[in-house]
Amino acid sequence: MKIFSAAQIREADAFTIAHEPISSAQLMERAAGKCATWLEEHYAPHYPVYIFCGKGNNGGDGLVMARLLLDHGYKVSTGILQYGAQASADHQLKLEALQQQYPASLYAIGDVSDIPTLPPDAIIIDAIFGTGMSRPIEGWLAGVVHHINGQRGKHTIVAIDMPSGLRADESSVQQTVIQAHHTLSFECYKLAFLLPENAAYTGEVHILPIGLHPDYITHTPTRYLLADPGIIQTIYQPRNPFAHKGTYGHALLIAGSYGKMGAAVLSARACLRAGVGLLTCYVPQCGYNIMQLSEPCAMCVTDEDPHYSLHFHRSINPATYKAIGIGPGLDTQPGTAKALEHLLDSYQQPMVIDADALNLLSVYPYLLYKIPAGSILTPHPKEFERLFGATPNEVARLELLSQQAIKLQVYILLKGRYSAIACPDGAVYFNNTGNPGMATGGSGDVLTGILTGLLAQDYSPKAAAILGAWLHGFAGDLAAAHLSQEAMTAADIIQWLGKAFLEGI
Ligand SMILES: NC(=O)C1=CN([C@@H]2O[C@H](COP(=O)(O)OP(=O)(O)OC[C@H]3O[C@@H](n4cnc5c(N)ncnc54)[C@H](O)[C@@H]3O)[C@@H](O)[C@H]2O)[C@H](O)CC1
Ligand SMILES: [K+]
Repeated sequence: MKIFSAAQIREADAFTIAHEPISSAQLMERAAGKCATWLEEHYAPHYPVYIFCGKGNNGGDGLVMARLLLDHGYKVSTGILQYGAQASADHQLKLEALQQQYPASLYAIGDVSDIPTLPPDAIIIDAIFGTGMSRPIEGWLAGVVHHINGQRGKHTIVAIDMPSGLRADESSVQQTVIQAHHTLSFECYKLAFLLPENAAYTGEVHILPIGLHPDYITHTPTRYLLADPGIIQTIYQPRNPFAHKGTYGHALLIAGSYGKMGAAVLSARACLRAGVGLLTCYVPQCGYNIMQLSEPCAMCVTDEDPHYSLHFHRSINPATYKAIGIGPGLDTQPGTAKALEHLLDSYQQPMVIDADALNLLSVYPYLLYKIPAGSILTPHPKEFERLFGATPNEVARLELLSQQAIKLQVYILLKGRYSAIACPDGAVYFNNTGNPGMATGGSGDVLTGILTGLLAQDYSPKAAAILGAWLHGFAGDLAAAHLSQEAMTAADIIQWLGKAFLEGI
């Protein structure tokens, strides 16, 4: 699914009006109708509805919702914010329709004091500003937003298209923004919805299709995309009936150290369950028995050192391996850094770099320039900051993420609620599978194993990164559905990987 900017959404709107064809007033009727239906499906008519309308088309949506809900027996009170701007043509049209049919529903808001006290169970609809927000909300309008936010504990707040005050494509940090419980948005995700810093504003996001013209959607390129099931299905390669274990590659995982062998075991198991043909694990001597006993499907090579992997560059032949994953539980010994440098000098194929291997890169940043093109780096936000520096907000962080992926010609998978996969060509894919139950030790090690396993099977790095992140999250969702977000562990993500392949693709 493409993620359009606010400007592109306006273009899509205009294109649909010209080519469907449909009038803008009818398109508004359709969009607001979807919101009214959503509301009716979730709240019975005894809930009183308080709609707050701006003077643009977002306010127009609110006016149409008011009329439709009144038609269906809801009690609706519709306040129009009188902030001086001229009402848009469609707003004016919808205002006249409401005035004619339900004049008693309407009242004007010129200040916070005009807002009535809301009865218990009231539902607040925020139709003040949508994608047309052109400047920060200030003055008494900001007072209205603060007043509505002050009702959050007592009443449900539903934002139409965007929580008012939120910018679709820019950071809204320290701005005045509605804090909705639900956001009903049209046709596609906006970039702002995918940034953790906006979670308190959007609440749960529901995307309602409103039939924007498919030609516009298909032919308009976007930098940001959401990895939806359609994309996943085109990436997935069914297995060849004549396959043997050589067909699906030989992977090498360099992971684990004294006290952190669990990370290596989790990675290895995930790599195997992702479908790799053969797996060798490189571990320090203390890890030999642990690995052999925990995962009999994997082969095991040990370092000379009892506790750390310091010499992997010497004893492995990189040509043997179709894919290498390095980092989980590795520790950050200087000797490991040296071995990593030698490995980067001798191994030319894309590899997966995670955890302590990333921490070593942040201590020795010149190593970043030795990473084979097409490699996949999987930092969490703290690792990302250590590698590339802090940013004032998450929009700036996304920009930095993309710049670094282009500069280093690698894929950078920034982990989070919506993991962002920045590609060397400038595209950024978001992943929306997964849940807070996965915020637990070992989840990242599982992802590294999956990605390494997919790379070994000849998935391109881009395909491996997108499919791997999606499978990891989907398996996590299945685990949470059966075990709860609290009780699930990283090992359960691996247990549910099989079902994720069967049910998700
Ligand atoms: N294609 C679609 O997705 C559809 C979207 N619809 C809805 O239309 C809005 C966008 O409407 P637009 O008129 O362009 O903008 P807004 O209503 O968001 O705001 C314009 C309004 O607000 C004033 N203004 C902007 N910022 C401020 C501010 N900070 N302070 C004061 N005033 C401000 C501006 O001057 C205008 O008066 C979209 O979000 C959807 O909800 C359609 O319904 C159809 C399909
Ligand atoms: K809104």
